[in-house]
Amino acid sequence: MKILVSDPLSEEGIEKLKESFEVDIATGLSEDELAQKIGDYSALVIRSGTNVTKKIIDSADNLKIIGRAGVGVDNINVDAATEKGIIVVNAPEGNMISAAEHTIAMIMSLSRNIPQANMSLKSKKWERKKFMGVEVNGKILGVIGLGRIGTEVAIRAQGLEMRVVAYDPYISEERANELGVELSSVHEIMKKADFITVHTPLTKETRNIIDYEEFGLMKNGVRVINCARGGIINEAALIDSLKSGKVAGAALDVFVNEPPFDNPLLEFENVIVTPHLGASTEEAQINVAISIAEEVISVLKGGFAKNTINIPAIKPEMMSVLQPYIDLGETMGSVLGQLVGGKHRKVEVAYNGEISEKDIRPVTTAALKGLLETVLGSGINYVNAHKVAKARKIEVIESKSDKSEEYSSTITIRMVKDGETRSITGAVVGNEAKIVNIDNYRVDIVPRGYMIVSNHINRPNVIGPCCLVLGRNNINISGMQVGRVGIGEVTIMALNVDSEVPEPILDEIRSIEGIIDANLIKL
Ligand SMILES: NC(=O)C1=CN([C@@H]2O[C@H](COP(=O)(O)OP(=O)(O)OC[C@H]3O[C@@H](n4cnc5c(N)ncnc54)[C@H](O)[C@@H]3O)[C@@H](O)[C@H]2O)C=CC1
Ligand SMILES: O=C(O)C(=O)COP(=O)(O)O
Repeated sequence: MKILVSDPLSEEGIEKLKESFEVDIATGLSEDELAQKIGDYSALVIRSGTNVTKKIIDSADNLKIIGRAGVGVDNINVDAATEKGIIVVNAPEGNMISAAEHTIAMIMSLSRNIPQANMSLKSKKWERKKFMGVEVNGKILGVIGLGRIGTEVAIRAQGLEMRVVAYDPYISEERANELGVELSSVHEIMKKADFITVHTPLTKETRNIIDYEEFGLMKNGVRVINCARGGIINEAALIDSLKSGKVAGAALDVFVNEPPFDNPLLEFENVIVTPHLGASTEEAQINVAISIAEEVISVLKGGFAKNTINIPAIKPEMMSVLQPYIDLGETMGSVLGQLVGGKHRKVEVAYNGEISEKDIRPVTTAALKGLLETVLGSGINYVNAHKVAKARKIEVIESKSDKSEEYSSTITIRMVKDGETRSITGAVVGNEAKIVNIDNYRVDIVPRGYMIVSNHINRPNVIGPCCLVLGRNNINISGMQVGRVGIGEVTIMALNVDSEVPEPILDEIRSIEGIIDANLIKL
């Protein structure tokens, strides 16, 4: 397996990747060049310089993971990656301090005109009056987006004796109180703040969150900072407000188009710009490179990643608890899928007992993967299972109950097909996965290898002939379970067999009197 690094990555990360895999480095590739190359690689590592478009993803037939050595994934077509089953991971923590420090540097540069004064003196001018500044002490800083970086900015700004007012619909009052930050609406912040800084991702909701209307509400002499993403502040509206004099200054590290050589914002003397340097410190680059290298290696070696964008992330300590259930869920999904076949419209995964208290989303994903794989083949994985189900209009329901009768935890998958509900229940006993119920028949099966699952009438001379057919064909039976019901009733039989059972032999079993159906399950 080979890894392609298509943006500058710190040496520490590259060395780490090379310990496990072959690594190629090719920066500055065009979309076409990358689309041509990508088919050879299992992993792609990028920063903000590579746009991973649908065209590139369409050509990425061997790609398992896209690793973003940084935070923003707006340069990756995550939907296309998900559809193709490619995991997208980022490194959200490694550069947050650097980005926050850069924001504070921008605030200070704006308030004291440091870049302009520096240029002026270097061109042999002594313009003390022109570069009169303002203090930040006692001023109101409006923060839009109080996530990792917004929080670090708020903490540092408070150290500078600024008052922080923030808008973030996903942050609780309690958290804001802890930080000593007042929560407010965007419009209230626009009216109050002396400095406004944005720290959200670029999404449909945040694009142009600061637009003409918002600039209209701002105080005269306001200063705005964007070290998050170009497009969160409408650049045209900012230009208007700079021209009218409403905005006294802006500090921008990011732009709608980068590099922004044709951007008129570069012409304003009171606009300070840096070339997307928020994460460009030695420390941040080592942090993100090592983090992303670890994630890529883990995924390529068949493990999980911590910071997944397109599948629910699982904390490592939770992983050891969930792993046996993830394996069980996938196996059960596969067994039920092989028993029932395709064309189902509804899948319910029910969790009973202790497991119901955990974050069981990965188990449901695994169950769905196991189920869909039986019909759709190996193109299904943890990343695209839900998306594929949705595209096929299969409704997926999770339900939880803390009650479980015989086992500390059970998982039940129910499927409705042609109006009939089929089900399978499994449990983890010790470290062993077991199927304990199929279609309401109690069983005790260790699901592995090849199994024959059949329905028959509970009466003499049915099971014996079935075993004889297998014996005659030299197929060894290593386990047998029959559901307990009264004589003459329909029951289930599950046989673990040591080798594949060809279709003619299955047909022979199906033709035995009393056998209703028989399916071979391969795990
Ligand atoms: N200039 C640079 O070099 C760097 C830029 N960044 C960018 O900084 C931004 C923030 O990064 P982090 O703090 O790590 O992300 P984060 O995910 O920790 O925080 C983002 C916050 O924005 C909030 N948010 C989402 N939608 C919102 C909305 N509609 N209105 C208000 N708040 C909303 C979220 O609730 C979250 O609290 C990202 O755009 C990232 O790409 C990050 C690192 C370096
Ligand atoms: O982490 C982020 O979101 C950044 O914007 C940093 O970008 P970079 O990795 O320096 O190209």
